[in-house]
Amino acid sequence: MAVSSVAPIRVALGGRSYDIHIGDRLLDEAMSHARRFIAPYGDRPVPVVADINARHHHGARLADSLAAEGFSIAWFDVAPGEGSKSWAELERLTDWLLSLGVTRKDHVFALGGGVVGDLVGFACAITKRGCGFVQLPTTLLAQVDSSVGGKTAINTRAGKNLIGAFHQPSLVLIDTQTLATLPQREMRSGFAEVLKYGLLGDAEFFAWLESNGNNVLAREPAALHYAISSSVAMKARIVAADERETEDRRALLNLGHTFGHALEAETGFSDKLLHGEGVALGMVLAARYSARRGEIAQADAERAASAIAAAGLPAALAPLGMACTGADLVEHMRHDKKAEGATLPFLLLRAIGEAYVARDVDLADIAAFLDEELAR
Ligand SMILES: NC(=O)c1ccc[n+]([C@@H]2O[C@H](COP(=O)([O-])OP(=O)(O)OC[C@H]3O[C@@H](n4cnc5c(N)ncnc54)[C@H](O)[C@@H]3O)[C@@H](O)[C@H]2O)c1
Ligand SMILES: O=C(O)C(=O)C[C@@H](O)[C@H](O)[C@H](O)COP(=O)(O)O
Ligand SMILES: [Zn+2]
Repeated sequence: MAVSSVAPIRVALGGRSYDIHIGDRLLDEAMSHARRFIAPYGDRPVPVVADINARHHHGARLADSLAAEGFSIAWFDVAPGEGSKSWAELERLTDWLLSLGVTRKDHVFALGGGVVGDLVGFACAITKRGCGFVQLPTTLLAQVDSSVGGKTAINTRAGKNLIGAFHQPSLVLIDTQTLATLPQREMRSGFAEVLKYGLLGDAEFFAWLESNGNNVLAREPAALHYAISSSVAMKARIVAADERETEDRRALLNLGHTFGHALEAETGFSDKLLHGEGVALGMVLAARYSARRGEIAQADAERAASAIAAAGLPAALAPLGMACTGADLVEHMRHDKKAEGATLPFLLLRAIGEAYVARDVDLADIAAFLDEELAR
């Protein structure tokens, strides 16, 4: 069954507004949606920065769409994995963009998952003080989350996403057909961010995911389309309301991330724990910690953990086999960008579908809680 969005989802940000199109063959039709961003290239090749796996499986469809109207592509290959969100890769990419003579009116195309999207977005934020970019997300995680909202970043020795900028894309084209080649572990990792939307703000969507998650993970077209469009619509609303995370609105999208980023750091930003897996575990911890504070029923915390485990995502710390203490994990958290002086706001749950920002959390208590979870 072919499934396409009838109308695009708009991220309403005044002069920086943009559309998100969702459909099952959008790379084949890239030219029809992205024409105005490609036209300025004239006889110059269009710069496309691609994850090598995404290019291998889906690059030809994009190239054919452009070639049909006489445009060629200059490809920049990015190695898979979190390691590519680095100073070294940023330098290599910006040098390449400058060597192509990219101007501030040009748009760079990012084909791949969140790693490529975050890297390209940041490179475009700083190249000539800002050129445009178009997101062509090819992982579930990138389609439901990272391609939308303009958070761009690289990692540093001190931690995750610590060097970056807010820089919105000009267009997002979500081609669900690209997911046909995505490894199942990556599907699950993206599904964690889908569950996040239900947990943070939509109990009905969460219940739908409990019943239909298997169909999403099996890439059943209607279920997949509903999960992606619901997620993106919620993210678009939140970003439009609080683009730069200055109010407590956008911070809700960080549910599970303070714990998750600390776990990613502790496991060396490696394949041992993918971003979505860290977020999944982080959401379990946030739910259990909320129950420990008496803010959510223990049964609801375990309901969240069960949905996460049912999707084949990690829901307990012990199996990770980390040789660390709760205090070690809290040390990683001190770099969290939400920190305000000595306090670190935590995203906690009042109910399934209701996250909030808690500013009264004692980090020593978090360390003690994590020690219990590590021993569980
Ligand atoms: N900017 C944001 O708002 C935001 C939101 C969420 C996550 N992120 C970031 O996104 C990153 C994770 O993104 P991700 O999960 O997409 O990981 P990723 O970009 O590393 O891609 C995951 C894997 O899938 C492969 N791949 C990509 N598309 C494929 C396809 N269609 N077929 C086969 N293989 C394919 C890649 O080669 C890679 O091995 C993290 O760095 C995270 O911090 C950013
Ligand atoms: O878009 C947002 O806002 C998010 O927080 C989405 C997250 O899923 C994403 O992982 C984000 O990069 C984390 O943000 P950070 O500010 O903690 O780096
Ligand atoms: Zn995330």
